[in-house]
Amino acid sequence: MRIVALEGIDGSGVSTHSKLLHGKLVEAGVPSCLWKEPTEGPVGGLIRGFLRGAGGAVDSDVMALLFAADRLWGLRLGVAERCGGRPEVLVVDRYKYSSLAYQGISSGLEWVDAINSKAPEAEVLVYIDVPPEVAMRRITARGRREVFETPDFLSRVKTMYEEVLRLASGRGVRVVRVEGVRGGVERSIEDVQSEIAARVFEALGLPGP
Ligand SMILES: Nc1ncnc2c1ncn2[C@@H]1O[C@H](COP(=O)(O)OP(=O)(O)O)[C@@H](O)[C@H]1O
Ligand SMILES: Cc1cn([C@H]2C[C@H](O)[C@@H](COP(=O)(O)OP(=O)(O)O)O2)c(=O)[nH]c1=O
Repeated sequence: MRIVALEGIDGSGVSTHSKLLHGKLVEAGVPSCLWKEPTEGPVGGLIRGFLRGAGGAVDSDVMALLFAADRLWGLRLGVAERCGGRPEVLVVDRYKYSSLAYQGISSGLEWVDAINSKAPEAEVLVYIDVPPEVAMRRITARGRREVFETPDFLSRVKTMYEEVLRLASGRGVRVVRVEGVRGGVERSIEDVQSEIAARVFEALGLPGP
């Protein structure tokens, strides 16, 4: 199973582009399955409660362990149920790199990496790079706000992602970095997606989308 992980700060377009990329792979006849973390499984439900601020203060170490457990539940049970076995390509709307970037800040990159060591590295990591102020504008327009969705925290996550991408690249992960904003101008969803699809197909050695 070839894992293609999409990553970025909240509001960068990770969910939007995960869905669109999966659609392009299916259109190209690739047995692809779309997955999302936190999952719809039992641990994912716990996490969503915390993210909505339902569980009181959010402890970074507890969240890191919950996300790691949710991840393994997905890889070992949830994906097989949802995808009817092991798909050739699994497009993941956030993966272990979100844990490193979001929980690594308070829990430490090394420990978060260690508790996720049983989750395989992605083959391709698509990072959608968007300035926090643009991301926040989209989040505000979208309505609901979750615990991590503040300008200051997203700026710290963005900085942490730089270290996470270096770590992933050092492990042989094909990092595909895509600008959500170019020359100070927000790129359209279509423009960003055509770049993502072209580069992911190339990275997977598939004929162009
Ligand atoms: N390139 C873009 N230009 C304008 N709006 C976008 C773009 N990409 C995503 N959006 C919008 O921004 C909001 C957040 O997108 P979403 O995919 O949910 O982000 P994330 O999953 O990274 O939090 C959505 O309303 C989406 O339609
Ligand atoms: C997968 C993952 C997500 N997150 C954060 C990123 C987002 O702020 C939040 C939820 O992810 P998100 O993609 O926004 O899910 P939803 O669209 O259902 O709200 O969880 C982590 O902090 N660690 C992780 O390991």
